[in-house]
Amino acid sequence: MIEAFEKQTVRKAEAKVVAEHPQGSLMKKAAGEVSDTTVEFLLARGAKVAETRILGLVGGGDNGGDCLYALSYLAKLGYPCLALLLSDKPHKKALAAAEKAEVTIERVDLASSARQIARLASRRARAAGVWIDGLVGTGVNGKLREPLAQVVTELNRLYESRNLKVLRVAIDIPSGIFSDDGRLPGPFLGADVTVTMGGRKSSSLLPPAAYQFGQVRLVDLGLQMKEERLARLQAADVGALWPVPGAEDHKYTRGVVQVVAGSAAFPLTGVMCVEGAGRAGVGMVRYVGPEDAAFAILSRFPEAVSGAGKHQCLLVGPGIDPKDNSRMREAVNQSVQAASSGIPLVLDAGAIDLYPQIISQIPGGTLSHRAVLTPHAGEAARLLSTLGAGGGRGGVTRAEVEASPAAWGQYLADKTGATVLLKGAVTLIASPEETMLSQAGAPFWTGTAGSGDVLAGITAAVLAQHQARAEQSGYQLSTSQMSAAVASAAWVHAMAARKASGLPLASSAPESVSNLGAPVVATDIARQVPGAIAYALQQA
Ligand SMILES: NC(=O)C1=CN([C@@H]2O[C@H](COP(=O)(O)OP(=O)(O)OC[C@H]3O[C@@H](n4cnc5c(N)ncnc54)[C@H](O)[C@@H]3O)[C@@H](O)[C@H]2O)[C@@H](O)CC1
Repeated sequence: MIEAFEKQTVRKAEAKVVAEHPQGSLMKKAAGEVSDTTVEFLLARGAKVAETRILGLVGGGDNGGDCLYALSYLAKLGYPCLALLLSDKPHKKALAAAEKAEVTIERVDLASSARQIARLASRRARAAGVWIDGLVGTGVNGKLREPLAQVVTELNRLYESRNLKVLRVAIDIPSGIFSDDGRLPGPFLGADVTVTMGGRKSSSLLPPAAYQFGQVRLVDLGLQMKEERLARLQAADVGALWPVPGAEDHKYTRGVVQVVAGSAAFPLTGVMCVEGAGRAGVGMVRYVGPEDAAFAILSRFPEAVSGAGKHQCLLVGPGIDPKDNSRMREAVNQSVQAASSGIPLVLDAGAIDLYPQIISQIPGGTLSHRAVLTPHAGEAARLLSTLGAGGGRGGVTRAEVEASPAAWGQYLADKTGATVLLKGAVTLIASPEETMLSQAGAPFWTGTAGSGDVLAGITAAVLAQHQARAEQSGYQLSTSQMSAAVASAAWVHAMAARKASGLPLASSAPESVSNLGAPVVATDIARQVPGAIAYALQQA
């Protein structure tokens, strides 16, 4: 499991360890890892040592010190290195080490305008094959001030307009990312790889900031940190969690999913829900819907059983025709029944809009953590607005959710009492009083019609299997069991999409996102679900 921490938590733990070590030794270790990572990435790109100019962007704190030491190591390896000092107080010892290693040092005239400084930085950056960002690390205090704000804006412009092949290495945290909740309110410098010190920073797991870190390399400084509030499951975690049938299990003891989804107008959604659930290890999938939809669905997935019956998880919502009043009533009634009886309930797509009707009929008027809401940003914005979030501004927009999904996801969980799976290239799982989980790794191709329905099916399937065990052993699924199970479904979905896209699986989840691989359709993803589960089980 990857754990992530707020900057202040890491700084506190770091200060303790720094005090116990010889002065400068941790900084040199950190810089060594920056240097090694840079070389590794350059070798992978086939870059030649003498021809690869390295530019270090050096700020006035220890982050800049890391950068100067890293440049000194790289210079000793033969790389032509330039340190651009963007502070009049660079780390003294690190600067001396860089000078000794014959790093070219350029002191920026800080009396000139931010624009001139940014232009100078841009000229130096254009001539370099690597940018090492040591402007600001965890000591950042609010939005980047000038001239750094204009420097990073200019470098981003250069990077985007020239489609440069430059390698961008960030030290600890990409400069300009200052909030812990994944928001990006000011200018920042994106990275291809971030070498992070002592502990993952929470913004590296939370979108949209997470997309700016590139790959993340963690330098172990032996820090002791307990209070993590954010984590990401990896293959071994999912494998350890995924329910596996025993010798005496049969289709009823393994868990049954009941699906209320799809319609004659949208048969694909029903098929994808049923197929996602059916391929994720559940004992049986029941389909409840109009005859023509049932016919379409069963002809694609004949293993499903038509008609309602006992089940351990109810999945409601995708592809229900909102004009079909009796079907909408059925969706509400079934949801109310499931929520009242305490079995897991997955409310997806159209069912999310039915939230007010559903809770108005539930004793206590609130969902429990055993109900799962699975909105994308647009659906989340609608539900948040219904719940009165956004105050007098007339609700919450999709763009606002996308700018701050962690905060809004948590708000939804706290307000509804449910476990919330907020979908995106990084999917967040929030629940009341639990560690937030952030799952990633699916290729960008994954956002395709029916893909979310497959995820809803997998989610319902894993919950039905856990619920079946809980019923047999006489316990109730806890908040943490629910959020871990939902996160494991998100992992399986992402990895099935990777397999469908022709991308390799890795025991440690690939960082955030990738736009490589081949296009996929939802059916391809559903077909790869068993392989993704098998992979997780092998890693456990
Ligand atoms: N102390 C140590 O031995 C270690 C420190 N480490 C490094 O030290 C970093 C933390 O160092 P510091 O505490 O010196 O802080 P930073 O180097 O992150 O930042 C401090 C500098 O940034 C400037 N600054 C802060 N907010 C700004 C803003 N909004 N706009 C523009 N400039 C701003 C400050 O004026 C100061 O010059 C970590 O991120 C990590 O890279 C690591 O090397 C691990 C070991």
